[in-house]
Amino acid sequence: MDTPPSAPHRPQAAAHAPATEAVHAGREDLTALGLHAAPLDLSTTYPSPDSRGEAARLDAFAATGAQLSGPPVYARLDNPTTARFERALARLEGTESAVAFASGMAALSAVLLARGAAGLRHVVAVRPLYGCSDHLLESGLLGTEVTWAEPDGVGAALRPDTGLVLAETPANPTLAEMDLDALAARCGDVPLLVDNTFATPVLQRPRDHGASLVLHSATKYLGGHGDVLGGVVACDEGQARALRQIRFATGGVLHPLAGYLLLRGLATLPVRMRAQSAGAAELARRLAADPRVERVHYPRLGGAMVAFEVAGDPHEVIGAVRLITPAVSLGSVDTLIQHPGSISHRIVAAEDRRAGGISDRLLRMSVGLEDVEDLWRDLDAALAASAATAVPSATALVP
Ligand code: MET
Repeated sequence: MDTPPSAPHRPQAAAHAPATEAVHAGREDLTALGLHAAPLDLSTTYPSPDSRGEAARLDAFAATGAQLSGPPVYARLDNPTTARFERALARLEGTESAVAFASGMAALSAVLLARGAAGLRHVVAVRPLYGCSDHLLESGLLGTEVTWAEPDGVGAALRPDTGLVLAETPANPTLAEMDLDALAARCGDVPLLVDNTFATPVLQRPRDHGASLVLHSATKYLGGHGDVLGGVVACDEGQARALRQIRFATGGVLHPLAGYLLLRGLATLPVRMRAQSAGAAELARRLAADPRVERVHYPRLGGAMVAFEVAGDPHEVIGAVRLITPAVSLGSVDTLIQHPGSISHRIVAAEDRRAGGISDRLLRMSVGLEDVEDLWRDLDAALAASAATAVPSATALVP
């Protein structure tokens, strides 16, 4: 992270269209290996018969953070299955490298630690962000100091010790969008990290718009099936080296089985995103026309997330769905709904939630692959249950 951000608008050339990359990236050597599916290597350690050689390789890793050449040494340095996922995600995001972590929060923590270690502990961030990202910055738990800014105020908020600008678009949970080109221009030489979890590289590649680092909670659309926890940062190799050093020192590694599942998930990411987005766009249209709904948030960019504010009690909608799962998280093949004020953004102080445009009446829905008529029937019944309850005062909504 000591290296200055490389020239923006210089993404890695993709040899094939994104749908083809999604299926083949990270698997380039399989035919030569005589394999079809990617191998899953669960080893925690590896034979090191040449200790002198290993000492030299470890010295090189400690000094540079460059991936080891030759066989792995220990699973906290790297893992060949996870490395396949990293290569594939970098291809899809158009970056030189990617570094995977145990969760999205471990990935964000590594970026903050790397910037802090370079003496740049001030962060400028735009609200809203995912609730735990907001909390990590607001609490200063990692020794960072945050200045919250509107997108057009980011330039004025920069200081000599600013190490990072952080933004999320479409944002969790309001789906607010921002102009990434304009934002990147305001960051000057300070690296811009964009959380691309909601859009995925299928809908938006922040690197093409001047971002230096692209963050994902891989738990969501990249995995796509609600059965794997992970995080990843796509970035230039210089930044990746600093992140590998942090990952080695702090241990927030992705489990190789998670790396395997994430690589498998990437293969269907484009087709899942297109199908789920079509369902979400249709539900957003129906919700917008429904008198029981006061406001619908759906990104111009599209995507499979819909947020809406109900006229009645949002908690009643959560309690009344039968097909849709009332659960936090997103990006799975099944539809989930949750109340951000109670779960995903509960850890953000109420006044900060409101400052970020997160109403107590807001519900956030992650639309899956079910038939849209079945989903609408479920939502329609849940909205009826909500509308039948007395409209609570705003203060009574969140316990
Ligand atoms: C623990 S709460 C949130 C999980 C996830 N990042 C979400 O926004 O749903």
